[in-house]
Amino acid sequence: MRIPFIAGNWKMFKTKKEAKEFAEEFRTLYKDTDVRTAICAPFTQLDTLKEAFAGTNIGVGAQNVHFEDEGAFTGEISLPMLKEIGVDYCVIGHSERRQYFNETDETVNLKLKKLLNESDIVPILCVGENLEQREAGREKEIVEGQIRADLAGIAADKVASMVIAYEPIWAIGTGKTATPEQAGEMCAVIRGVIEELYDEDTCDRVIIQYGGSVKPENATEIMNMDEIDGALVGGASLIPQKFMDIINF
Ligand SMILES: O=C[C@H](O)COP(=O)(O)O
Repeated sequence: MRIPFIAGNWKMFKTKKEAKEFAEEFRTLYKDTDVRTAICAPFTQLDTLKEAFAGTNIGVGAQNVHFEDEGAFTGEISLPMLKEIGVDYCVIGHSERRQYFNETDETVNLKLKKLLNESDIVPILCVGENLEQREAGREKEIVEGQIRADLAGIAADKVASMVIAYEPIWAIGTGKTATPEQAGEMCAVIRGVIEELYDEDTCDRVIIQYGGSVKPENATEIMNMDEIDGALVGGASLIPQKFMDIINF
């Protein structure tokens, strides 16, 4: 039985002061639920959120990690640095990193291996097609290819502990949500590839989220799809009440 998991991805939003204000308000709204939840924040806000959410079930996630422990990698953050803060999750391979920062399936694969082999930090692996690929009817081929390449050489028990987020690029921050059927169909495709690459047990255990313009108004119909276990929420996770309404879908 998979527990629903709703995570916020703040991207490059919120200063420390704004993160504290969010956390104070969110803590007053948050009631323990059967839904797992987390906020993936900019690096400089991770310790603030860890402190603010101490004693609650609200997880804290980073949005990237380097695959080396240390070195001359200006601007990067390593796994030991994240472990020191005690983060619970880490987004890997978000389409914005693939698009603007040259993230490739190869580096995504190295980062996943780093997290899974050397920490308890749960990766949230993002995959998804762009508009051109969707219009050409290539979405399944693109997403299947990403899953195969990103998970290459990763063992079944590790995959079973991960989260995969299907995020069609054309639905991110555009207000254009994939229909629940489109989202459910692609999450089923991902589960199918996992079953083919691994086994039924791994496929039953892996959590698959949908991300792309999720908001309180559409959360219920998205979460009601059988193959969708949760959501990765960008814009709507910046506002405590909206994020809480999504968690209470
Ligand atoms: O990681 C989150 C996604 O990119 C979705 O962002 P959005 O909810 O603002 O469309």
